[in-house]
Amino acid sequence: MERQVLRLRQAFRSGRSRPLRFRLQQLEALRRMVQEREKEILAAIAADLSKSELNAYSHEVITILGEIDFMLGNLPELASARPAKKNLLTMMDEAYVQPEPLGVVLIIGAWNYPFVLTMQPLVGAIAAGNAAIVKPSELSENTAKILAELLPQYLDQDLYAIVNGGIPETTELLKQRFDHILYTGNTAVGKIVMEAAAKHLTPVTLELGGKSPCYIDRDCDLDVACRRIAWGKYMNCGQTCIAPDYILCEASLQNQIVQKIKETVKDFYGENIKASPDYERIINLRHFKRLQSLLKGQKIAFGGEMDEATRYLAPTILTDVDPNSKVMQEEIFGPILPIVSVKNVDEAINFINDREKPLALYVFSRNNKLIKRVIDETSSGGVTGNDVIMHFTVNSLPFGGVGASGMGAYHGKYSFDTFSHQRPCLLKGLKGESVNKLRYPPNSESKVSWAKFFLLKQFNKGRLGMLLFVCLVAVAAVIVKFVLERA
Ligand SMILES: NC(=O)C1=CN([C@@H]2O[C@H](COP(=O)(O)OP(=O)(O)OC[C@H]3O[C@@H](n4cnc5c(N)ncnc54)[C@H](O)[C@@H]3O)[C@@H](O)[C@H]2O)C=CC1
Ligand SMILES: CCCCCCCCCCCC(=O)O
Repeated sequence: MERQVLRLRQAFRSGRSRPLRFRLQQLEALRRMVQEREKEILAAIAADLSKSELNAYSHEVITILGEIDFMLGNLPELASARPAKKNLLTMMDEAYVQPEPLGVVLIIGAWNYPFVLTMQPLVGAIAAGNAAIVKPSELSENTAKILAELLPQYLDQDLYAIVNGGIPETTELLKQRFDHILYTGNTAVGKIVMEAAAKHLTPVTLELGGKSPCYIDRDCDLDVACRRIAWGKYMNCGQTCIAPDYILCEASLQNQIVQKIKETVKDFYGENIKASPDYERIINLRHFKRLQSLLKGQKIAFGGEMDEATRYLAPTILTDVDPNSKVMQEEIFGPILPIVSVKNVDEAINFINDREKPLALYVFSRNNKLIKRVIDETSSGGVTGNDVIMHFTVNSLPFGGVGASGMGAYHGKYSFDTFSHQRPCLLKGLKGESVNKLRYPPNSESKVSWAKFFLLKQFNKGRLGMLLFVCLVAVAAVIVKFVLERA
């Protein structure tokens, strides 16, 4: 590992990854990889998650093609220096912010969207001019394998590498010094990553999980709300970090919600859900058993059927759920939807604020003021009003958590910024020492007073008058000189 990181660092030091033309060429090569090898990529994702290739395309490949297109279209602007405002002391100088690559970055992905969660950060890392190591999840082994096969065929091998393996390999990788780590996965491992990064003072972006609440207001189109919630909850068999984890609503809505989600599930997946190409399976037996245990003692209003051999767990709804039960203590990450009753929106807001800050928050209502109020009075990584998941798809919005759901953000411009250092640059000339005297020792009351004038713009009337007088004299001198020259 050490040698691999060293090899990438040497390639980065050579400066090869910096020119804009090189970055654009690598991004184009990545796009070519996705387009030319689409079938193999889709087959790998499908095999990992028992997902149809059509769903693999719309859940994963579209996102990556969109992200690459965004970078190709916007990179020249993102990477260029931005002029900065100056103060009176530096108004003759050049001040700008120059984004610069960080160096060698590490991207650790999770299994649930194995292509998106590794390739989307990689697009940002390349765009920002870095070298990168990608570590896909060992649980989505087919995608990990195809990435290891394809990336070296399309990208510069000295700058971009892939490391496959499990905990021992990741542990070894984390001992190395990186210039940034972007990790996606559970909170417990997020702490391990951050601790390892701290040893080298490496900054981290942590894309973690949590329980994302979904509040349904009484004043709402329940048909629409339930269809959208069912889509976001049961997509990928509930294994989506921003899936609505549980519903909060007034008790009187509970039965209608169950009924409407039930009808939607039938529309989406047919009578025989098991046979639907659009319904996925739980990733492994450990997660299957974990989900099974969350159902113990719960009132199953819909679903609950399971088949251990194929890791099938039906779309499920739990009603009258006790907020202290196990299913409400941990992120569900499966197709189980608990409904917890609250008296009103105030109680929903308190419920959300009494818990860790979630990765996503969803509010359904006809009343926009109520939606805004919930946003104003709570905190979460992101929000979608009157829908679920969709804020993830807007690459002009930063995607990330807050508090226990993570730190930092990426997607589009925010990926570029995450993998860049915003370097402040001030370029001065060698003239102007008379003004500079005010900051050179020995200091004096008068110098402090001038410094206040220049830096804090604290105008002392007498001094302002004097400055105006000096300016007037200078203007008069220029005019006299001009008149005399023409005479
Ligand atoms: N915020 C976001 O964008 C996303 C967050 N997630 C969250 O991720 C979680 C699911 O992912 P996981 O099951 O954690 O995925 P996982 O088991 O694939 O682990 C993620 C990565 O961490 C590495 N890893 C695991 N244990 C490790 C250890 N002890 N030391 C070092 N590295 C280790 C794995 O090799 C893998 O590459 C959920 O909580 C979900 O909400 C998932 C997708 C997106
Ligand atoms: C056509 C709509 C496509 C929607 C794509 C949603 C992809 C969600 C990926 C989320 C990754 C995660 O949150 O675990």
